[in-house]
Amino acid sequence: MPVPAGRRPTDDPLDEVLKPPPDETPEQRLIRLEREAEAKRISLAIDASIKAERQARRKKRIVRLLLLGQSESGKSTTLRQFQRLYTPTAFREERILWRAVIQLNIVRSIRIILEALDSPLSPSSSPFSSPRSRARSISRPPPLPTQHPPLPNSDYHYANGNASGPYSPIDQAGPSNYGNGYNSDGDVFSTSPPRGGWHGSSRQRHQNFSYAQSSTSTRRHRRAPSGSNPESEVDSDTDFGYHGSPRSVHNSSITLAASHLEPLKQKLQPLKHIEQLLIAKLVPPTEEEPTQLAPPGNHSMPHIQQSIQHGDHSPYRNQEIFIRPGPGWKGALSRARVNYPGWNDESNANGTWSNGRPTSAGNTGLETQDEPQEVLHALRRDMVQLWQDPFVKEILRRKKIKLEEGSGFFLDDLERVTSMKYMPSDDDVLKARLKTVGVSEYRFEMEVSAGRDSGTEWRIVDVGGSRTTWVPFFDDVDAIIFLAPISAFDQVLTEDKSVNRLEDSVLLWKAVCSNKLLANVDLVLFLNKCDILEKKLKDGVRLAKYVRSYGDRENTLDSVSKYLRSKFCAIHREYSPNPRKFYAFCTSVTDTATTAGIIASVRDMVIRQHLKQSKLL
Ligand SMILES: Nc1nc2c(ncn2[C@@H]2O[C@H](COP(=O)(O)OP(=O)(O)OP(=O)(O)O)[C@@H](O)[C@H]2O)c(=O)[nH]1
Ligand SMILES: [Mg+2]
Repeated sequence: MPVPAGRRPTDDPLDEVLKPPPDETPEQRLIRLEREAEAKRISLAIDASIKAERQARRKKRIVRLLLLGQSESGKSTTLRQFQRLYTPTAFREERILWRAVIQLNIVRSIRIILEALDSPLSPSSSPFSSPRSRARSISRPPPLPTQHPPLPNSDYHYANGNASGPYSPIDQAGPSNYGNGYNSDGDVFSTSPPRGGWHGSSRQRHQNFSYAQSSTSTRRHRRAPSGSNPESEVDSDTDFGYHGSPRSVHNSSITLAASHLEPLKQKLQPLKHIEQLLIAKLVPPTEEEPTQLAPPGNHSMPHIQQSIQHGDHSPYRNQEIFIRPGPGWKGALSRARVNYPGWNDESNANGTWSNGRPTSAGNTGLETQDEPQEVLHALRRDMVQLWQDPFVKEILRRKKIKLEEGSGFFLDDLERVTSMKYMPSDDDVLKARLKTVGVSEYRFEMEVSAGRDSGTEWRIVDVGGSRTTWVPFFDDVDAIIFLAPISAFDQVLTEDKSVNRLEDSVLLWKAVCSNKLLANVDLVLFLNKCDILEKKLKDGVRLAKYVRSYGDRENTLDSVSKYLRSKFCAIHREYSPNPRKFYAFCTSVTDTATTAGIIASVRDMVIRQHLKQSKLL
């Protein structure tokens, strides 16, 4: 291109435009020079800020961690441990908010006892009932075929007492069945160790049975009992009186024996109101949920959000309060007190319900300081008396209700936790039970200096329940902590009582390991609830009774955890699309001392993995 006359080729084309006017006065020149200097200063400042931002971004590390595992496996508890360790100020500030959750946990425990007393010989009513007891409680199914498909080679079997050979739920399910969630037709699982065996595909179950219908449509891997009618089984291990004619005899004698508890039961009646009060406190009034249920006798209560949990017909036991993770419920809780008086406008005659939500008793229009705590405090001796009553213990034993092994158990600490000055300790917060639904991401920067990790932003995703269908959305996480509560080898899922908890964990683990989208994500396995496992084994519950391949190995924590670890490790090796490291820990995530060390190891591992990935990018 020709260069205009009088202009050198290297000249800036803007020079012509920006050059000062030929008739510029000295004043104008001064102003122009000042403007130019100011513009240059601003431009340099912008450049510096962009540079600093870039440097900060490069310097700042954001690590993402996903928590997976079946419901009640300990995901939220693990998250709370992270918070306790790395954002202790925030964790401590929130402790008071957990008091309401603990109050609700106490009330629920008492209610479970009262319900057990009201239906003393119904074995199916316990959320902690064993698979076997459940098997017998269901209505008579028609007989199913007793042939299993041939087993692939595996030595990991669930004992099922079936003469046709052990059944291996692990090897029945190939990775293709479990890529992104579950195949609802997966003919995969034996459920438990009832003698007579558990046979038939879930498809067959669908065709033949209506009694074990799951509340979760995607629930998979169920097996129905076959052969003889489970209800007619005689169980030498228990003295349940519910099969055969002795039922009525047992019932009447037990009812008689229970009569001494009647005054106590009456005294504890106010807890029903307290329960609803607490639910109203914990659930934001704006929360709308398709699963919400009105409590018995109060169908006008639209906002209480409860989930169908236990699959039996008890109106209360069917429900476990759940909360969306994140700050929502905490905000609702801290606002609750000021909100309550306004709700009194539409109180009913008793003054205990307003706008479909309960208010303080007495219709005073003023919320007491903490009414639930006051009532619990006043009733503490009665609750202790109920919990320690030998007859109650016996009923719970017969019904295999092990409250102390369940979630949110505080009955051994009643005197302390019902004190009017009670402030939940760290341990209490970790022990409290509040079910989460949905998926939520918690972000925090470590408050506490963690050496080179200071300044790292952590984003921990807590997936409520066992939903692996969400997993594809998290293929960019640095690591997954998978929690398998191995103490639950003799328990069933609360949401589907035909599924053994250990089997469920094994299948979830397999699904996660085999997921191609997660092929490059490091997996960390927490074999959790080892404290409960140890107690259970010491109490004489034998793993071999439920996991046949365990054979006659020692029934100790060390041996059992090593064995299960090796099985989970084998699945990881076999099903991972690419070879990757296997990290496994035996954990009791409610134990702060041991978990602190484990979490520090996980943190280092995750940071290493993060750096590795960053370099690859
Ligand atoms: N004793 C004991 N209790 C535990 C352990 N881990 C978790 N828990 C308790 O088990 C209950 C359930 O734990 P959560 O952390 O709420 O379980 P989750 O996996 O988040 O469950 P969902 O929210 O339903 O998905 C809580 O009451 C915990 O205190 C453990 O290692 N030992
Ligand atoms: Mg949770």
